[in-house]
Amino acid sequence: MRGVWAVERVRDAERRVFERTPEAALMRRAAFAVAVRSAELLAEQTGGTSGRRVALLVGAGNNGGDALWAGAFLRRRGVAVTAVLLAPDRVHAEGLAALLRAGGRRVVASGDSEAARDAVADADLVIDGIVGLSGRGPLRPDAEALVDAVTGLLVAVDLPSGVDPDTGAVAGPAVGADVTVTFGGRKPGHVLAEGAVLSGAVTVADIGLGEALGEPDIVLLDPADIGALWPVPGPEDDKYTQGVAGVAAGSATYPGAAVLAAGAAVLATSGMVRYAGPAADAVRTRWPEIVATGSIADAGRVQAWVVGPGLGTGAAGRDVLAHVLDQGVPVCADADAINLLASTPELWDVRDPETPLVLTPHDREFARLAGEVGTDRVAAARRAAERYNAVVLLKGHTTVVAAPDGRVLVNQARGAWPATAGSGDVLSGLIGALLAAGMDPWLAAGCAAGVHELAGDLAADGAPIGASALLRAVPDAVRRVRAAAAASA
Ligand SMILES: NC(=O)C1=CN([C@@H]2O[C@H](COP(=O)(O)OP(=O)(O)OC[C@H]3O[C@@H](n4cnc5c(N)ncnc54)[C@H](OP(=O)(O)O)[C@@H]3O)[C@@H](O)[C@H]2O)[C@@H](O)CC1
Ligand SMILES: Nc1ncnc2c1ncn2[C@@H]1O[C@H](COP(=O)(O)OP(=O)(O)O)[C@@H](O)[C@H]1O
Ligand SMILES: [K+]
Repeated sequence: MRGVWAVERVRDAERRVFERTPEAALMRRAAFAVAVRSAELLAEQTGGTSGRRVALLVGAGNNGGDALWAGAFLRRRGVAVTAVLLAPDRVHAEGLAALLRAGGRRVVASGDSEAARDAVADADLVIDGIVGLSGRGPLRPDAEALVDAVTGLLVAVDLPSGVDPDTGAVAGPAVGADVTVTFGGRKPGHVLAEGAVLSGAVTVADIGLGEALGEPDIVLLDPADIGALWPVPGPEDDKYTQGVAGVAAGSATYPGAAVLAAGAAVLATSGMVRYAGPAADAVRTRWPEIVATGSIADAGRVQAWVVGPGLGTGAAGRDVLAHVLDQGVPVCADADAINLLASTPELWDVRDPETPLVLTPHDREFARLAGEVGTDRVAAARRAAERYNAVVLLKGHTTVVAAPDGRVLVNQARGAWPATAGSGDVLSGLIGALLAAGMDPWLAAGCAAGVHELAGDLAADGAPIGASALLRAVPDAVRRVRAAAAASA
């Protein structure tokens, strides 16, 4: 698991570390890491470092100081470095002095805009030290014009400027980096919203914040983490001991949602899947291994229910949801189950608050249930998880999974091909199977999201897919995460 720390937490750690390490030493460590990564990139992409041109975009604070010191280190490797000062009266004085001592040049962005633009346009690599942790709002016009002129590689110091450090949101022009070098640990801006894309490849440099950071605010599950958690049957297992998943989904109008959700439950884990609802014939035809019945009352015992995809929001759907919530087993409520919980609050009374519930809304379903998502998706998911005492998986390019106890994980999609009708039904089936296997509901939702996204990526391979293709790629995705776990064991 990789950690992500909110900016305020990083600031706290920084203050504690400053008590024993001078601020300047910390900055030089940070800058050294930026220089090393930039030199590597230059060598990889241009075949060397000596004689290459680097431009530094230098703002008003310590982020600019990092860039200036990085420039001074790069000078020692024979790189031609020009600092473009966006706020010359507030520039980091020691950093600038170090760069000039090392033989770097400087131009003032507003004073000599042509030279500044040329320095940036001609650079093999540009280091973005415009703004870091104190950044608010988009790039300002002077910086935007310079960033537009970049033709070479772009390395962001700490965060791409213009990205909100705590939400990853972008409200206008922003830097799109090839590589971001950050310090101590990832920040939310690297893993959420547009920031996840604009950060490029993130390198985390150890500058000695270490233990002062404490527990992360958000975690990322790596494929190896997911593979290690994925249920595997043992020699003593039979079809019942691994947990039976129940699927209550679909309607005469939407039988496909039932076929997809139930199929995902079949492919996620070994064991057994039951289906109850009006799509029993369609489900049986596609998945003969499923024990299907038309009525929820006849469904038989399960260890977890998936309810909602294609269910409808009428009286029949409401009765099914009430039945499922009253069974005392974990439930994954998706789609119309969420719409019903939003429109019929009495349904909450049926639920035993001690029994795990996973809600899997997309943004519009979330808005019906808990108000608009807004730009801070983590805060929104956390708020809803606490309010409903449920795990909330907020879908999207970045999937956020919040537990009622405050734990949050995010899963970042590589591409957007999984944004296709029915792919959410597959996700709910995966979660249901993992819940039935007895997994912690927060991890079940997170592992399912990871495998779902990987299956989408494998299935798409650069071309559009439907949800059925994503579903067919689930076994391959499970194999890959298990292989990653075996490789890292
Ligand atoms: N944490 C750590 O352990 C370590 C941190 N270190 C480094 O320090 C960095 C944080 O430095 P910092 O606090 O000096 O502020 P920083 O981000 O440079 O901003 C400066 C000023 O920019 C302005 N500004 C705001 N938004 C803007 C925008 N959109 N476009 C343009 N300008 C904008 C705003 O001033 P304003 O103009 O609004 O008055 C703001 O005050 C951190 O990211 C890391 O690189 C390392 O050196 C060592 C270890
Ligand atoms: N832009 C995107 N990039 C990657 N994945 C996405 C994107 N948008 C949606 N998804 C994923 O696709 C699925 C869509 O779910 P949902 O909206 O419920 O669709 P449906 O109801 O048609 O099944 C979710 O798993 C979601 O995380
Ligand atoms: K930056």
